[in-house]
Amino acid sequence: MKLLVTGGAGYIGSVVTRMLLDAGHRVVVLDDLRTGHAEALAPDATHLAVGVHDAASVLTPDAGFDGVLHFAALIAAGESMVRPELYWHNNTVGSLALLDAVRAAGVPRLVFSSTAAVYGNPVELPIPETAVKAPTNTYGATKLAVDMALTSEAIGHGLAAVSLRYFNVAGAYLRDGVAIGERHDPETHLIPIALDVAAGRRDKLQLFGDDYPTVDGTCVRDYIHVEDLARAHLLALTAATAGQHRIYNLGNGNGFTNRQVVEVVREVTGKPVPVEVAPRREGDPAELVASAALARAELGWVPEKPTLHDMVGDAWAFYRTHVLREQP
Ligand SMILES: O=c1ccn([C@@H]2O[C@H](COP(=O)(O)OP(=O)(O)O[C@H]3O[C@H](CO)[C@H](O)[C@H](O)[C@H]3O)[C@@H](O)[C@H]2O)c(=O)[nH]1
Repeated sequence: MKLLVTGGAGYIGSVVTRMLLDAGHRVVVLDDLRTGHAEALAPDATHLAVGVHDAASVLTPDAGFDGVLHFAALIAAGESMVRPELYWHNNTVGSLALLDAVRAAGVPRLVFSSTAAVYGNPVELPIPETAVKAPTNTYGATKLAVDMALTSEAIGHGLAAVSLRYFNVAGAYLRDGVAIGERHDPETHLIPIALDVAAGRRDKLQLFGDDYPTVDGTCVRDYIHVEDLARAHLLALTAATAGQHRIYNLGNGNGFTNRQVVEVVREVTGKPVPVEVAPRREGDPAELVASAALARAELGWVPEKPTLHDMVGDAWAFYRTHVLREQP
């Protein structure tokens, strides 16, 4: 297939691009490099430094695209509470512009990066796709709006749409001399920050809240290896069906508290990771754990690296060889 990957210079989009190329697809990456990394771009993909709002300039009817994988988004849940307008404009308005371009060009299928954040504080655990959607942060709301637009697009215009609701993505892609890991500027995610502390580049990790109704008072998240997540996109592309909007949760079904994650980072790195309890971060749900039973049943998705030790181990290998080496 000829595929457009928005956000293909990002952490997840660049790994999926590699796997699509390995599977024999042709890939055009749309990434304005605002948050993406030029070095993460796959050399065998065509890169266009265009934002999603201008996707129509690339998705022309005669360009012959068979599908779009839409990763480009702002992703920091905490930031989305203090700068919500950025999230609505970029994530929702940008996606609607992309959908207009997809429709005008007659592109038959689209796979969308949705999120566990659409559920908010769950009423049932593990969370099925049918659970109540009540996002507690703006990030989740902006993604839920796009999910709803995709349902309309499938019904109204016959798009073959798939939303993949990621839980917490971790680990690194380390294959054939290619290394892609998680790095954001500024970094807001728990595991990369804990690795910074283990490496001595930060004094301590701030734990945002220890008074949640969980086993140790810190938030619970379900971690998924970036490679397992990426493989689900290839399966979704094949499963996409005209006129349907399919939605799949992707996680391992195991919840880890933030303190447990820090402990795994200590074990894997062999280094101390001092922590300090800080106030809750606005918008954080207490506990997010996936039921990915539907993805397993309908997509045939089976995680190959389900343990947090594997994920932190790969993230640490990437960190030592790439982050520390580049910025000693
Ligand atoms: O320095 C830090 C950073 C994070 N946390 C805590 O660690 C947990 C995980 O936070 P992350 O920022 O690593 O991840 P989130 O759960 O907020 O969000 C992630 O998972 C979401 C789905 O749940 C979305 O996909 C989103 O894009 C992605 O960033 C939260 O309780 C957070 O408060 C800390 O205590 N200290």
